[in-house]
Amino acid sequence: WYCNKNLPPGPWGVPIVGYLPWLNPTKPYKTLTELARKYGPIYSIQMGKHFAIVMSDPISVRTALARNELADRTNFEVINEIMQEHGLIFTRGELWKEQRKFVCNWLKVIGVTKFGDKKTDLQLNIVDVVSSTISNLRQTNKRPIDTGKLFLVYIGDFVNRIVLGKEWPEDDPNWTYLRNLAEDGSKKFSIATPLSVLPILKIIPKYRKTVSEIIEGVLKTHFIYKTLMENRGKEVDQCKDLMALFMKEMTKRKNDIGHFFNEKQCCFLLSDIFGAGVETTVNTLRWFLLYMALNKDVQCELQSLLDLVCTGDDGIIDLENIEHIPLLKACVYEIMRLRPVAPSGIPRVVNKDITILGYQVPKGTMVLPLQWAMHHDKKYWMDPEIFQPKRFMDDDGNLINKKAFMPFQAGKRACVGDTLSYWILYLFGANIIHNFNISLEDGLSEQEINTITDGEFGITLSPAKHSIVFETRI
Ligand code: HEM
Repeated sequence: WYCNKNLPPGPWGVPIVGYLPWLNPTKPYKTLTELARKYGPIYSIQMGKHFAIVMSDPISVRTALARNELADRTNFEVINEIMQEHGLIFTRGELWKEQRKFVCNWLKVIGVTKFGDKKTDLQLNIVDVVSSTISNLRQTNKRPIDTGKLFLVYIGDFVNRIVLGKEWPEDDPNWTYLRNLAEDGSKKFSIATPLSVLPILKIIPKYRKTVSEIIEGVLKTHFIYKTLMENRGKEVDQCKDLMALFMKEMTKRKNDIGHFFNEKQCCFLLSDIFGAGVETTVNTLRWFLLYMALNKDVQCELQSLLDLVCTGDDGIIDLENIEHIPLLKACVYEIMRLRPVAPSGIPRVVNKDITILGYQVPKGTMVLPLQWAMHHDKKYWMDPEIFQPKRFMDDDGNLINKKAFMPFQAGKRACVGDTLSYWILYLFGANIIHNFNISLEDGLSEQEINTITDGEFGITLSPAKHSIVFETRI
C-alpha cells in the first residue's frame, strides 16, 4: 500500500507500531475523533500490523458498511487463537452466512420481530427478571448499589433462559463461575487488546499468560455447556432456546456434509451470544440510570408519564404502554448516542480492492466506523456533550430518526440483537424509573462525577465505578 498514491490522507506513523504511540491508551476513540476533525470523514492510519481507514461521515459509513466487500471482520491472530474461527461475531465466509441466518431465525422463533406482536412469552420472560430486579432493589433500603453486578445477575439470567433454556439460582456454582468470568473476561480482553494490532507482544509473559487464562475460561465454559447439552432429554423438541434449536439442527443434519452444526460450533456460538448480549445491555442500562440520576428534571418528567400509562393491576409497564411514551425511547437513544458502548466501532475488513469516496482502498484494510465521531459531531448534534433526549423528538413529541445515530452500525453485519436490546432497555429502564427515585451516592465532587461519566473503555465503554441509590416511590 506504500506505493498506492490514492489512499485517504492521514497521519504518519513509525515502523512496526505505526501511529499507536500517539493514541490515547485508555480512550483511543477520542484521539481517532480528533484526527477525523483534522483529516476529514475518511482517513488512513497504520495501527501496528493493521492498515486501517477510519470513517466518520454517517452517509458514507452506511453506504460502505452495506457493501459485500465489507461484510467480513478483520483477521486478528489473537482472536483466531481464542475463537478458533468459530462462533459468529468474528467468523467469515460460509460459516458466518449459515450461522447468522440460523441466529436471525432463532430470534424470530422466540418472538423478536420489528413490527410484530410484542405480547409474547419473550416479553413475559423479560418482565419476570425485571420484577425480580425490582424486588431486590426494594430491599436495598436506600443503600448505594453497584448496578454492574446487579444487572449482570438479572440480564444474564434472562439471556441464559433464551440461550441455554436454563434458569440457575443466583448462587449456583456454574452460574457464579460464568458471571465472574464475564466480569473478569472483560478485563482480560482489554489487557489482550494490544495483541490484536501487535501480535509480537506475545513474547511478553504478561500477554501470554492473559491469553492462556482467556482460553482456559473458554474451555471451562464449553465444559459447562456440553454438560447441559448431555443432560437435555426429549424436552428439547418443545424448546425454543438457542441450544435446543442448535441440537435439533445437529440431529437433522447428522448425515449431511458441508455445514457447521457441530458441538464445537454450538459452544462458541452460545458464548458469543451471551457475551454480545449481556455486557452491551448491562452497560447501556447503567449509563441510562447514571444519566437519570444526574438529570432529575428528565427523571421526574418520565415518572409522570409512566404514572399515566401504568393502569394494569400488576403495576408493570409493558411494551404496549411504552409505545405511548416517546420520551422513554428518546432517553435510551440519547444515552446510546452520548455514551455508545462501542465508541471506536466494531471493525470490518475490505475483502477485495475497492474504491471508497474516490480513494483506492486495498484488500485487507481494516475499516473503523467511528461511532464516537459520528455521535459527537457538531454538524449533526447541537451541544453534543449534553444529555438532551428531546433532540430525538419533533415539536409534536414524535420520535425522529437521526442519520448520524448508529449504535448497532449498519449493513449485512449489523448487530442482530438491536430490537431485543431495545426491549430489554425499555422494560428495565421504564419499570425501574417508575418504581424508584434514582440518585447518585452522596458526597461526590464534580471531578469524581466527571471521572464516572467519562467512563472506562475495555471491551465496551462503561461508566467508571459508582453506586446508585434507589428510593422507593410507589
Ligand atoms: C445495547 C446493546 C447492543 C449494542 C450497542 C450492540 C452493538 C453491536 C455492534 C456495533 C455490532 C457490530 C456490527 C457491525 O459490524 O456492523 C454488533 C454485532 C453483533 N451483536 Fe450486538 N449490540 C448490542 C446487543 C446485542 C444483543 C442483545 C445481542 C444478542 C442477541 C447481540 C448480538 C450481536 C451479534 C451476534 C453480533 C455479530 C453480528 C455479525 O457479525 O454478523 N448484540 N453489536
